[in-house]
Amino acid sequence: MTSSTNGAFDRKPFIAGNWKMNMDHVQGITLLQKLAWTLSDAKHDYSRVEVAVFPPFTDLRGVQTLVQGDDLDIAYGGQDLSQFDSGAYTGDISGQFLNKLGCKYVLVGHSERRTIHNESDDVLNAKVKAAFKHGVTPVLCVGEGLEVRQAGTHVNHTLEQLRAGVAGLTSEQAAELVVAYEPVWAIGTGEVAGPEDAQEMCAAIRAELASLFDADVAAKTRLLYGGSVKANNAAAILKERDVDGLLVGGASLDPAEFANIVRFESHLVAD
Ligand SMILES: O=C(CO)COP(=O)(O)O
Repeated sequence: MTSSTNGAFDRKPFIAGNWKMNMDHVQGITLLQKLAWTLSDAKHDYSRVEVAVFPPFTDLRGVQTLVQGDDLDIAYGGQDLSQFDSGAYTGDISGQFLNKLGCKYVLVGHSERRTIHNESDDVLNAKVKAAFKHGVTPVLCVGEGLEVRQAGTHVNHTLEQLRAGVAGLTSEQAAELVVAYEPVWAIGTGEVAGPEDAQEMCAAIRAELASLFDADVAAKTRLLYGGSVKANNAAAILKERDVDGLLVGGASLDPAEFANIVRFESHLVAD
């Protein structure tokens, strides 16, 4: 066992909550406090399963203060960053600002950014590089919409997004990167890709990383699944070999439900 595993998993499982545009900074503190209390009551072992939240930008300072003040072992990050360092980019947030706020991670290319904000693969590649430049680990989101899934070209489609997103990265960066597979048709719809769908794509992503970089890199990169994850389906998805964690939307707004997802190991049923 190495420090990057928990013994049962090839990579340390990573459970992340994407709050999206929910929770103002006061609500956000309450949510995080409740989550921390629930996990502490359940004696959650953070060395086995890493926990992170992605609040709105306006919550981050309060989250930082709480995490530092209460010495919480919960990581946090931004939901987006600019590809630029600073300057005349009204409304944008630099990776440097996120780093200064103690963000360990940042989401890049969430499907809601790709569709609502028309973020292109080139822009997202620049954002991935900007995150690394500023010492923040990007969580690159990829995944297909319903039409692509129905046409059966979902693997190619998603791997194209992956290749574009990781272009020009060093092997070290690729090993540190987190990739989240989020089929758009399963986000906020109650439709969950089955564990075998999540595994199919995560295995394809890992194989692609092995061919773009090498097998050692691919063995280190953590791959998450996201899309209508709840406490009652988390364990089954995480049993899949190439799925290392979950990116949770709606269910991360309920501290009890999210804590149960974090504690998925207690729901694992032996084969
Ligand atoms: O988009 C997601 C996480 O980033 C998934 O959202 P839901 O869990 O609400 O489907």
